[in-house]
Amino acid sequence: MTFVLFGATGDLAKRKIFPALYNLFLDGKMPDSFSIIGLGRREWSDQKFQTHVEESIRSFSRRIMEDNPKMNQFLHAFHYSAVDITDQQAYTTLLNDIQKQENELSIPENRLFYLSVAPDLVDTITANIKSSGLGSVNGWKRLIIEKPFGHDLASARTLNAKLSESFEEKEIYRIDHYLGKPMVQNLEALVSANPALEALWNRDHITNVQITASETVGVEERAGYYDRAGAIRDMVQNHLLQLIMMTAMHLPEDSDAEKVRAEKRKVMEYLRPLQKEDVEANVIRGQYGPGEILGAPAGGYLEEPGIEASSRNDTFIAARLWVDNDFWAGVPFYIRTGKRMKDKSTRIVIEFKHSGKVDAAPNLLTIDISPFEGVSFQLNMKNPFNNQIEPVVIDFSANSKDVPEAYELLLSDALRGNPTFFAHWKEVELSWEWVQPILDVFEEDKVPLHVYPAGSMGPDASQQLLKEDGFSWWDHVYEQNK
Ligand SMILES: NC(=O)C1=CN([C@@H]2O[C@H](COP(=O)(O)OP(=O)(O)OC[C@H]3O[C@@H](n4cnc5c(N)ncnc54)[C@H](OP(=O)(O)O)[C@@H]3O)[C@@H](O)[C@H]2O)C=CC1
Ligand SMILES: O=C1O[C@H](COP(=O)(O)O)[C@@H](O)[C@H](O)[C@H]1O
Repeated sequence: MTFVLFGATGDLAKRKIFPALYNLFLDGKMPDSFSIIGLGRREWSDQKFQTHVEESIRSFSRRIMEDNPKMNQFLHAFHYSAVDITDQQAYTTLLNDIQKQENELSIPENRLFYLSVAPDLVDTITANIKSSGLGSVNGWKRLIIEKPFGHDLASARTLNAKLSESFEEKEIYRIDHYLGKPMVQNLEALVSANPALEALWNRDHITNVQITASETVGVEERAGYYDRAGAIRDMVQNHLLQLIMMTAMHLPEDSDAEKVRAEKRKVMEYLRPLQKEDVEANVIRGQYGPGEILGAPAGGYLEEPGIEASSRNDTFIAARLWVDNDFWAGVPFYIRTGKRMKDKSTRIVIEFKHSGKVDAAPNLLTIDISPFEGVSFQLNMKNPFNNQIEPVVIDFSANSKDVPEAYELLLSDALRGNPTFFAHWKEVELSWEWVQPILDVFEEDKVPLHVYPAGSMGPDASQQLLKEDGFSWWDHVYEQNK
């Protein structure tokens, strides 16, 4: 297999892709014979590239084997070509180089193209892959494409149409790294392998679902991108809607990749569309102001380098969604995400219905996705000392140190041709369809932009959203259990 990495000198390659490939190699999950061709404009030699890859592994890999022959064997598979990837001619040279290597090293003609480049280069690259013959193979070809997949519904459709001219849907692997997180991949098993949970996984027993992805970081060095994207495009359109799909789907027995993706699609098809006039009542947008994070002062969004002083961009979103199918009708799904919040945590909380027989706290199932991984369940027990019914928590926490990283799991799947945890075009399109009215309303600046202090859990309006339905975010439970 030849792995052609567009954007090999970039940040994502350094922090995620090389360490992931290295860990797959250590686990014997790379193909028997493989070659990795890195592309960028920088005038690097193979030697310089291999040194860069080694440095990236030493800085970012979750583990290092102090076994130099093994490291050298791995690095030996890396080659570099300095090219302008918008230059059609360069692809002919690239094809010759790849074919030569495939012949010399008896590498089967399977090619994986990983586009770790800015989105505006994607259609040019795929068209060049096709016209140069690089995509004409005896074995298989696959394309891994990074987010963002479009800037809105129309641009996502245009991009997909372009991709379809060079790759079939089954060859396109759209990365959403949340789908690579082990606990997200575990969600389906958690329900289907536990009949007790499976029996409760519906509107008769669940009163609401709360999904939070909070971050303490601000925009960091990505002002140019983030100020145009906002939390709605950066997190909601992809990661949070994927978490809703993964939580709400009900899988038939003997599920395969296509069935999983079909069930996810169904969830999106049942997601109640938002009309523009409903946005204000169901979506809270916020922007962080100055505050304090972990005891240190933190500036507001408008003071961040590269952000316009008048920016109305959203750094926080909370929303109420409804999946109007037989399983979930009447159960609100609340989502919430933001930068510069109190802590870094991605978590799903399932709140079960009260029996009403005794005065007790609701049962809560909590799925911690990152940075901690685990599942906990809140039950009620009688305290023998005072005879009061009190909540207790049964907690299973995974030892995350040895757990593979999202990119590792996803790359392994792509190498094996398993698209289960990659977003199908229909999921992406339906996600943009749901989000588009929100983008329109934000563009028209028709809803309030709530300023929240850095280091908080977002604007009060987000609490209010749940209060309207008689609920509240379950943050305090986790404070107590820390
Ligand atoms: N970084 C991250 O954490 C994440 C990134 N992504 C996505 O991944 C993609 C890559 O991001 P990132 O690595 O951060 O971006 P960088 O800006 O760090 O890297 C861009 C890469 O593209 C190459 N490149 C740009 N133009 C050309 C050209 N004309 N010819 C050849 N090579 C070119 C650059 O090479 P050179 O400089 O040598 O020309 C460089 O290797 C983006 O789509 C981003 O949205 C998604 C999630 C997280
Ligand atoms: O895709 C993105 O995700 C990260 C958050 O990912 P996580 O794995 O750390 O939860 C976010 O910071 C970034 O803005 C966004 O582009």
